[in-house]
Amino acid sequence: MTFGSTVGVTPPAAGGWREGDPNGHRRWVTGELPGLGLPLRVAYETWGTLDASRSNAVLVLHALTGDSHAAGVAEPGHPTDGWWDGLIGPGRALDPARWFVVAPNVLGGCQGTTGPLTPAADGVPWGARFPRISVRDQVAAEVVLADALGVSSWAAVVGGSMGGMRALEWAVSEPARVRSLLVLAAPAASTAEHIALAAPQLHAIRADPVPGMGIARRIAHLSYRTAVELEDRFGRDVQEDGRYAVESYLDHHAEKLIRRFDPWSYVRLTEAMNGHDVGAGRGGVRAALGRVTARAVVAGIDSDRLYPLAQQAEIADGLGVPLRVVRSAAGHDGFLLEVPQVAELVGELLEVPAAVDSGVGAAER
Ligand SMILES: CC(=O)SCCNC(=O)CCNC(=O)[C@H](O)C(C)(C)COP(=O)(O)OP(=O)(O)OC[C@H]1O[C@@H](n2cnc3c(N)ncnc32)[C@H](O)[C@@H]1OP(=O)(O)O
Ligand SMILES: N[C@@H](CCO)C(=O)O
Repeated sequence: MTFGSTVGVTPPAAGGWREGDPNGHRRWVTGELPGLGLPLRVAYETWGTLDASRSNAVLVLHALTGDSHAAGVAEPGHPTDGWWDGLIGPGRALDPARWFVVAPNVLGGCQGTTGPLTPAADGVPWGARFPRISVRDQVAAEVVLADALGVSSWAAVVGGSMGGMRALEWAVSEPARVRSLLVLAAPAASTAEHIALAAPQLHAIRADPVPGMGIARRIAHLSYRTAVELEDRFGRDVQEDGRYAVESYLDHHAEKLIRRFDPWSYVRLTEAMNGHDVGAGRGGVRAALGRVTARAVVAGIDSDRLYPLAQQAEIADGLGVPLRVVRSAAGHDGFLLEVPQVAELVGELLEVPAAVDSGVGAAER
């Protein structure tokens, strides 16, 4: 296992590597993932310090197009440009003075972790040749990271959307390493509708990767918001250029994603989400949830049309905890937007003093 830092790391030739990480927090580890068939590198960022008992580590897992930059640094002169800035920082639910917060880029992603942008032996990025991966492989890659950091168990694993899938998979496949769990706006298994929604997105990218990813984003973004919100914000307004305002809004999100994301990464991550089923090979969802020993908070967003509340209710029920509801007009994206409510859930999750960890780290495992 080797540790690295951004120094000496060659950014991928194309795609969304965030150049010049302003906080200097980005690091990576390398290791082996049996079955992947290529070397593993996991890029991650951290906030805070691992304490002497190694008991204060919190794993934060991003969604489909997120990355390791969960937060900037809430100090004068530093940007707050992360996707969960309101959650991580001084005085926040995940205060670096107390918690060692770790946010990796997912396996198959395009922000520094092994994925389709990684050069293959011929020097050309793997692209469409990159192997298919599963949510379980992604968690296995994050286990490699945990081992390298010497974190034998997480005080909490938290994630929304695709990050919630991985958080749940962590708690099912590595119960002894997850002391508390927040699953937010995610299902126990992808449904026929999820797979159906993904199908035109995948077709669009395979037909013409870059514009196709723009089309995929437009389709997906609709599922991230709500009809009521779109009506309120855009109605039937037409812009000077003749486009409906709502069309222009989707165009904007498509263009932004094209600037920062890799199409084949989008494909492999979407396929991984399609394959997500914590119950597969484990006697079904209910039996799989029975393996979880973590204290759990399970929450959904009341207006989420992608992963409706009933899907989190199934998880909550299987874990024997009440379903928590985040109120939002924004739909699925509420897990990114309703930060005060999410912070409350995280605070609730961590209110119990963290148990002292055995301190068994990478060397002993
Ligand atoms: C876990 C992760 O996913 S991390 C990565 C963060 N996620 C993303 O970036 C995903 C893409 N974005 C989103 O999902 C959402 O925009 C969120 C959740 C990040 C933010 O949601 P909101 O604050 O409600 O932003 P909203 O969806 O309204 O988009 C605002 C943008 O649309 C633009 N916009 C609004 N109306 C229009 C219009 N009619 N025509 C063109 N552009 C428009 C705004 O100018 C703004 O642009 P900017 O983002 O470049 O500044
Ligand atoms: N806006 C989120 C939605 C998917 O959960 C993303 O882009 O990852």
